[in-house]
Amino acid sequence: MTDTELAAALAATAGRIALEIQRSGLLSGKPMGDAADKAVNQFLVHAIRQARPDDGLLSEESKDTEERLGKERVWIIDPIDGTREYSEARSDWAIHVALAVGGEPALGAVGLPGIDLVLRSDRPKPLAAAEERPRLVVSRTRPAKEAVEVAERIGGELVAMGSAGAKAMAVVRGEAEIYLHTGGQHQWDNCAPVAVALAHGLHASRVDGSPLVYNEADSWMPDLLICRPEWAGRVLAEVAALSA
Ligand SMILES: Nc1ncnc2c1ncn2[C@@H]1O[C@H](COP(=O)(O)O)[C@@H](OP(=O)(O)O)[C@H]1O
Ligand SMILES: [Mg+2]
Repeated sequence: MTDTELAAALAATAGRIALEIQRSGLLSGKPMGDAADKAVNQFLVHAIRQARPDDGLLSEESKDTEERLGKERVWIIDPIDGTREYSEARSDWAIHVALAVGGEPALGAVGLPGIDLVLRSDRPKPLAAAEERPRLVVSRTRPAKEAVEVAERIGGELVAMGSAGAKAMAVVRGEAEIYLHTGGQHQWDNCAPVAVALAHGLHASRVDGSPLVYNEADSWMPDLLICRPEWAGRVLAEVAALSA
């Protein structure tokens, strides 16, 4: 099994576990989100440790250690991204399984169990035609101020959605053109989405245009831009103009 086949199989199985919990009717709200975060994390961590015992691991739901910092290959996972939306039984949540190699988002899979999809970096599909008026996906609960301002400056339309993975995959799937996030996230929120987005020919960078670097000691990732390549220059320039 290749690394990407493993990532996709993990995301698919993790998605079924999360859906089974969601559909059981035995839990709801925050307790359901907590239970699924932990159950899915246990599955992913044990499966990765068994399949790739020499690799490092960084998970939102496991205590971080320095072990991963000495590793070239590190799995970066978010068992449930968009836990709030999962807890509300919405479909905009995701499972993230990525492999960073030498700090680069080398490969990954993003599961969208709510719509029965797993997107992966080894099977890119051609991008759909972009809308002329750009659609910017932003957080449902905390839309980034810069994204709202850039949308106004470029005449774009805001589309509110939960989960970094669901938003990035909306761009991959042709439902939006731009995902701009400032105000911070963690590496697990975007490593797999970025690996899948890059494989589909999208632009992905920090908002100053520099590359996204993973497996840093601090899991914090201050900002990111994932978008259609034709929008990258304009959006980066608008963000720079905002802070000038
Ligand atoms: N300012 C911030 N600080 C920390 N995490 C943030 C953040 N903004 C977004 N995130 C994380 O990014 C993911 C997507 O957020 P959103 O849906 O608001 O766009 C969520 O992950 P989790 O659901 O895994 O916690 C959320 O916690
Ligand atoms: Mg997350």
